[in-house]
Amino acid sequence: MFNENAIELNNAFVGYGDVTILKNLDFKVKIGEFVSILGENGAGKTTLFKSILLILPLTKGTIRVFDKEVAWGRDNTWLRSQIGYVPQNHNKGNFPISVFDATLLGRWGSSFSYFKRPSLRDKEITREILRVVNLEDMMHHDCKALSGGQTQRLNIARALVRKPRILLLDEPTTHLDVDSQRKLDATISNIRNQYELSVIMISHDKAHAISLSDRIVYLRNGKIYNDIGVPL
Ligand SMILES: Nc1ncnc2c1ncn2[C@@H]1O[C@H](COP(=O)(O)OP(=O)(O)OP(=O)(O)O)[C@@H](O)[C@H]1O
Repeated sequence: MFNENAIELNNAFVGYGDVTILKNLDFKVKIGEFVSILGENGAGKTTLFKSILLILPLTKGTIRVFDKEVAWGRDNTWLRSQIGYVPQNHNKGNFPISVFDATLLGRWGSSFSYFKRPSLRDKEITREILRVVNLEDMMHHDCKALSGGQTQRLNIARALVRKPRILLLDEPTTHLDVDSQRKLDATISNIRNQYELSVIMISHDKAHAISLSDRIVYLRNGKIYNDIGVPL
């Protein structure tokens, strides 16, 4: 069903200072595939995301994104156009901003910046994404007025508004009630299909991960294992 790789890490080592967290890690996600990563607290799941996003440089090994080998410092801008990221516990901030503007700001640095105003196209895409995540009716509301589930849909909208081909979700449904979780799951499945995204989701809930993903893997001792405990 899936042929080429969206993301491929080979022999990756990553750490903080002298402490190595990911060791000789191999991990592949095919184009269009939805993979969930499970693992204990502190196993290094977020660290793996930071490596894929080139926030943290590998100390050894390679990362390929759509078959292009990417390097920290050289490919960060290109990578931001390819990968949308919804971090864990993303807060709403304390300053007043509308749902529309907060989403539009997700495109900052790609098609507009300090010296270039947002175009009609930027605004059209923002509206389209807010429709897809079911926040169109709330686009003029202040972000602080959103519920937890709506805030997560806003965070997904901000990640999607650059039209990435890959989406990284770090525990998107944690702290949501059952009804909000169900709505968010529907949004995630819908955007995955509509935008033909490759998705990697970090989760602590195996049943939830299985219900959304094509495949689940485990991160343990710095390496990725498949669902029957065989290192990949
Ligand atoms: N900025 C940092 N500096 C030093 N050590 C860090 C830093 N960020 C994370 N660590 C350490 O790296 C290890 C992996 O952390 P990481 O956040 O990747 O784990 P995780 O699997 O995402 O955990 P959780 O499930 O709790 O979110 C932990 O031991 C953590 O303390």
